[in-house]
Formats: sequence, C-alpha cells, structure tokens
Amino acid sequence: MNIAVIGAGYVGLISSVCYAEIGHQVVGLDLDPDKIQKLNRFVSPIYEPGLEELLEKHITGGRLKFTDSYEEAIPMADVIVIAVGTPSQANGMADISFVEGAALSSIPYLKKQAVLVIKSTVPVGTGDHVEALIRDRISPDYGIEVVSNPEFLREGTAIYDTFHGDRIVIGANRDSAGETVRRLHEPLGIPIVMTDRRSSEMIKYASNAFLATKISFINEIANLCEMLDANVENVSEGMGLDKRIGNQFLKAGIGYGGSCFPKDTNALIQIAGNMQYDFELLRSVVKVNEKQQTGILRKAKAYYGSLQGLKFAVLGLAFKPNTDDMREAPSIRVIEQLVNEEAEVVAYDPVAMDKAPQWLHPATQYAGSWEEAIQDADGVFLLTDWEEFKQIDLRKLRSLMKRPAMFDGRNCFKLSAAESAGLDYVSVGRPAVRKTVQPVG
Ligand SMILES: NC(=O)c1ccc[n+]([C@@H]2O[C@H](COP(=O)([O-])OP(=O)(O)OC[C@H]3O[C@@H](n4cnc5c(N)ncnc54)[C@H](O)[C@@H]3O)[C@@H](O)[C@H]2O)c1
Ligand SMILES: O=c1ccn([C@@H]2O[C@H](COP(=O)(O)OP(=O)(O)O[C@H]3O[C@H](CO)[C@@H](O)[C@H](O)[C@H]3O)[C@@H](O)[C@H]2O)c(=O)[nH]1
Repeated sequence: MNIAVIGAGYVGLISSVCYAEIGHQVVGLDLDPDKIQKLNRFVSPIYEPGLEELLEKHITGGRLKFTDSYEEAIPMADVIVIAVGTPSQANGMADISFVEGAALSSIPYLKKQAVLVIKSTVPVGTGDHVEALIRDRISPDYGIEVVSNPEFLREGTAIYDTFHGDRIVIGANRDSAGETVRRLHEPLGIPIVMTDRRSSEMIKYASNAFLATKISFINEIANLCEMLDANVENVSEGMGLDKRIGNQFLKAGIGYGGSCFPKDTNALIQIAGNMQYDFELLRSVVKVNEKQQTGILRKAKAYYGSLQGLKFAVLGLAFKPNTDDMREAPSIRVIEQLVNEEAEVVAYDPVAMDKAPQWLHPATQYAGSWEEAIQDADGVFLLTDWEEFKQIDLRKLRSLMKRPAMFDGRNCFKLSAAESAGLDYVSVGRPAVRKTVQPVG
C-alpha cells in the first residue's frame, strides 16, 4: 500500500519505519523543515535506540521519504496516518487543533476511497468530528473513511514495542475501512482488536489511566512502607506474582512523567468533566503523582535542615532511560525547587544534555560526566534509572563528594551496597541507610 504519515514526532517516525519494514511505500510529512532536512540525512530528531538504522535502511532502499508538502505526500496515499501532537490545554483537555489541521490540509489532495487513520491520542468523538469536517468538504461518493488506531509504544523501547506489541486496536464504524487498516497491520503478527471508533479512542485513554493508577498506587504503598519499616520492592514482588495483579508498572519511584501519562490522565478527567462526571479516582492518581515528585525534596530538607548554599548533583534529566524526551520529566520540578531553595545545581544526563536547557531552570549548571557533576557535592539526586548510573561504583562516588548523601528517586542500588560504601542513602519505599532521615508524612 501507499502510506502517508503526518507528523514526524515519536509516533510518526516509528510508524513510518514500521510500515516501510513490512513492505509498504511510505511518505513521512511534517511542517517543520528542519526535521525534514535532518531526516533525509538519516538523522533522527529524537533519541530512540534503533531508529536511525531503520531510517537509513528504508530511505536508501527507496521505501521511505520525508517531505513538508501535502501536495507531494497525499495524492498517492491509500492510507493517511495522522500522528501529530495533541498537547494539553490550560484546563487539561487535549488540543486537537493539529489533528484538525492535518485533516483539513489533506482534504484537497485525497484520492477516492482513501482511509484517514487517527493514531494520535484523541478525545472520544474526535473521529466523528474529523469525519464531519470531511463530509462538509467532499461528497460522500468519494468514499473517504476515518478510522481510529491508537498507538501503545513506549519511548526508549519503541521499535521493539511496535514489532512485539500486545495488541493493535482498530476502531472503525464501517467494515471496509476497518478491513483496510487490518490488512495493513496483519504482517506484524500481533493480535488485532476490531471495535467501533469511539471505543477504540477510549481504549487508549483507559489504558494509560490504568497504568498511571498502578504507579500512583504503588507509590502510596511505598510512602507507607517508609513509615512502617517495610520494603516496597519486596511488597511489589509479592503482589506482582498474583496474575490478577501482574508484576508490571509496580515500580515505586519519583512519580510518572513523560509526554503521555500526565497529559492523558488530565485529558480523561476533563473528558469526564465535560459529561458532568467526576472521575474521582483519576483525580487522586494525578494528585498523588504531584506529591510523589516533590517527596524527594521533603526528604532532603529533613536531612539537611536547609538546602541554602549547598551544592547538589542531579543525575538523570530525561523522564525515563533510553530517551532524550524532557516532557514532564520530574527533573524539571526538582531542579526548580532546589534553585528556589537557593541551592546550586550541577546536572548530567547521558543523552538529554542538548534538549535539557530548554526545559530546566536557567541557573542549572551542566557537567560532562557523572563524576564531574558530583565533584565536591553536598548530595546527589538520582532521577533517571539509566544503566550508566546503575553501574556507578558507590565507593568512588563517595570519595568524590564533599558530603556522601544520595537521594535516589529510582531505587537504583541495593541497600547493602550503599551501606558498605558508607553512603547516606535515601530511596523510595525502603528503609533509609543510616536512618538519619525522617519518613515523609
Ligand atoms: N510519544 C509517545 O510515546 C506516544 C505514544 C503513543 C501515543 N502518542 C500520541 O501520539 C501523538 C503524537 O505524539 P508524539 O510524541 O509523536 O508528538 P510530537 O510532538 O513528538 O510530534 C508531533 C509532530 O507533528 C508535527 N505536526 C503538527 N501539526 C502538523 C501538521 N498539521 N502537519 C504536519 N505535521 C504536523 C510537528 O511538527 C511534530 O513534529 C499524540 O497524540 C500522543 O499523545 C505518543
Ligand atoms: O513501574 C513503573 C513504570 C513506569 N514508571 C514511570 O512512568 C512513566 C511512563 O513510563 P512508560 O510507560 O515506560 O513510558 P511512556 O513512553 O510514557 O509510555 C506510556 O505512554 C505511551 C504514550 O501514550 C503509551 O503508548 C505507552 O503504552 C505507555 O506505557 C515514566 O516516568 C516511568 O518512569 C514508574 O514510575 N513505575
């Protein structure tokens, strides 16, 4: 098939290489000429393991190209995949103006029987709305259909997820359009759920909201564990063995971040609110997450008394490992609060150093390595569980610091390792090593 993918962000790029990999002819389209130039030189605008190799393979192989022209991308396409952003508005609702823009810009060039697939995460009813935009402009004889096909990839493992996902969801109100999209994905060999368009749109929000709920739940258990001298890792393991609960998304930490969970939980609260329904549970999930992101600072204040004039290393800036995505990264808020407390901050991340300055407080200083960042520091905040940090020799770390204290938001080290390195070590939901720190209430 001929596919046009609109939006060369995470989802658009991964979809483009995926469709090329399974034998389709793909044109990627983005309004950002800078991105297009980079992509045509096989340079990915995002850090995602394996992506540049696939870009190069399919661009040089002639299956994939990128353009900023609708006129070039749309007329040949049997399927047009919309993968543009749906950022939060001030009230939390998803802004679908980029989706509308992509649909409206495509309309003049659509060929007969083309299928418009909405891959962006969109409020329930957006498919109906886009269909109405088309019906107002093109005769129904043209046979244009709108199908929902939400994306479930995780950043950092996006290529793997695309080829080994648990399910593909296709929401279509007419069988023929759903069938086209089913055939498109069939070679992936992943179970396909065929449903109606509104249910498909809801599946995406419900899935993200449920995963966020699991994280906030385990973070609350972690906070209790700290007060009761229990260990949340043992608790997660014991809970996760129950197949009804499952062992995933039970890792306590500094709270969820990233471009999806914060945005999509708030959007679903607002979607409910628009129907005069108070989604109480989800409101609590969001509130717990906000509290969790600053818990690490409350622990540091309890340890030091005042943070004023102290020098801290922040290791890990991206919202999770194997990505340079800084959207809603806990580091943003933690660093802002450290600066507000008049502490000095030296930050380091293995890949997010280029993007970080656009997101972090301007007073942030940057180091070229973790060793440089912790030099003469009064404490370390570990905020992203990069493999590089998990491999740190804690004795070496201790020897480079002025005051050997670590606040680990990701539980990267065994308590015994911190103990034997002589480190004051405060993690999440586990007893503090040296017990100089009060539990957080
Ligand atoms: N990032 C993820 O891990 C992920 C996973 C699943 C679903 N989603 C959802 O997928 C959607 C896209 O997310 P993303 O992170 O890839 O977004 P992104 O912000 O990284 O990229 C969006 C791209 O769309 C382009 N764009 C905007 N309007 C356009 C238009 N009219 N024509 C052409 N290009 C246009 C922008 O220039 C940008 O490059 C969102 O709805 C998101 O919630 C994201
Ligand atoms: O047990 C866990 C699992 C995750 N997290 C945090 O949760 C956030 C999200 O992590 P993850 O889900 O791995 O990354 P995303 O790339 O944001 O992926 C989520 O959001 C995407 C966008 O909608 C969906 O497609 C994915 O299915 C969904 O997992 C990160 O801050 C993680 O640190 C935890 O704190 N504990």
